[in-house]
Amino acid sequence: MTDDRFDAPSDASDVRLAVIAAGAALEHAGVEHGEYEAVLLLAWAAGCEPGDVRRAMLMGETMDVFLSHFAGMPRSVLARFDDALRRRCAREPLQYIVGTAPFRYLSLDVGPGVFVPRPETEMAVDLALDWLRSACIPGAGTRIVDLCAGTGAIGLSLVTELPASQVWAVEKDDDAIVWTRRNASRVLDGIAGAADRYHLVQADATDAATLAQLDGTVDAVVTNPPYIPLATPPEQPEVIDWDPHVALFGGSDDGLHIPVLLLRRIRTLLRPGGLVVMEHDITQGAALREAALRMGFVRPRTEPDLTGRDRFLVACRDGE
Ligand SMILES: C[S@@+](CC[C@H](N)C(=O)[O-])C[C@H]1O[C@@H](n2cnc3c(N)ncnc32)[C@H](O)[C@@H]1O
Repeated sequence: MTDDRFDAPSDASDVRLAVIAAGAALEHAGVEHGEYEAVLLLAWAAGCEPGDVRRAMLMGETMDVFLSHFAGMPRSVLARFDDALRRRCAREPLQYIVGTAPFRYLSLDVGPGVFVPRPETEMAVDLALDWLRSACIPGAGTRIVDLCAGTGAIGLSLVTELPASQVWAVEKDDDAIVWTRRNASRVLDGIAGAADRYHLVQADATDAATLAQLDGTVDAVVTNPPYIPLATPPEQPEVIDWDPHVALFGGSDDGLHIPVLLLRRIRTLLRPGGLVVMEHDITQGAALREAALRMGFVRPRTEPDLTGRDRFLVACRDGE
């Protein structure tokens, strides 16, 4: 760690003081909730729950007493904790360091090369599930497409939460699809028949040839595409320095180039009356509703995220 205010904890040091020192070093590096993350990283290094670290802090335990409760060798746990702190102080995403990110009921593997799934994207899945449960016949082999799959967060959630659904996922990037495959086998292997209901394709999702065999038959397309306007790149180091740029930028100053190409492709994939849910930037609600109307979607609306900001286009294909 470059910060000279932080000394790696020794096994004789007090857990509480070690966490406070680590939290201060993280905040000095610009991490917002330093102590909270220090607890998570120590728990990860020790292979225990964050609550175990908090309990040790309250009890005034030394590191060697705390670590004696768990399997790891104290020295290797402390080395792991110190290495994790160095990486986090360099603003590497917490999820890359611990190797997983939570998404709905899943814990997904993540690391350099794949976009870390965000909590707000869970709402895109909710919007689709609410509609699918009311508009489709249960067990009838509902057809769903997840364009721009990344870790597989959206498609893997849908295929595990909606019994008998068939899900196709499309990812074009060589590095990202390694993670999609890895998550698909980890999530689906334990669920009878699920692997046969999830179909992963490496392709450009804007290309008319991609999933052309499904044209006009898909019940719902859910997508979190690259949409960040080139004119306003994100400043957070965790995003701009670590998330793959192919996952971030929408290909034009307003970020709408790729989302609009996808919307056109989605219009062709959907059956009459089928649903699209597309996550987007807070500036893009009106433009996407207008683009959807121009392409022949009906009743386009914009749904907010939990902070009340415009984040999701929801529309149905015309012709039902
Ligand atoms: C914002 S990330 C979303 C990942 C995941 N769906 C999620 O919500 O966490 C966008 C993903 O789209 C992929 N991507 C970008 N352009 C694409 C294209 N034309 N066709 C297919 N995938 C694309 C990127 O590699 C990245 O994995």
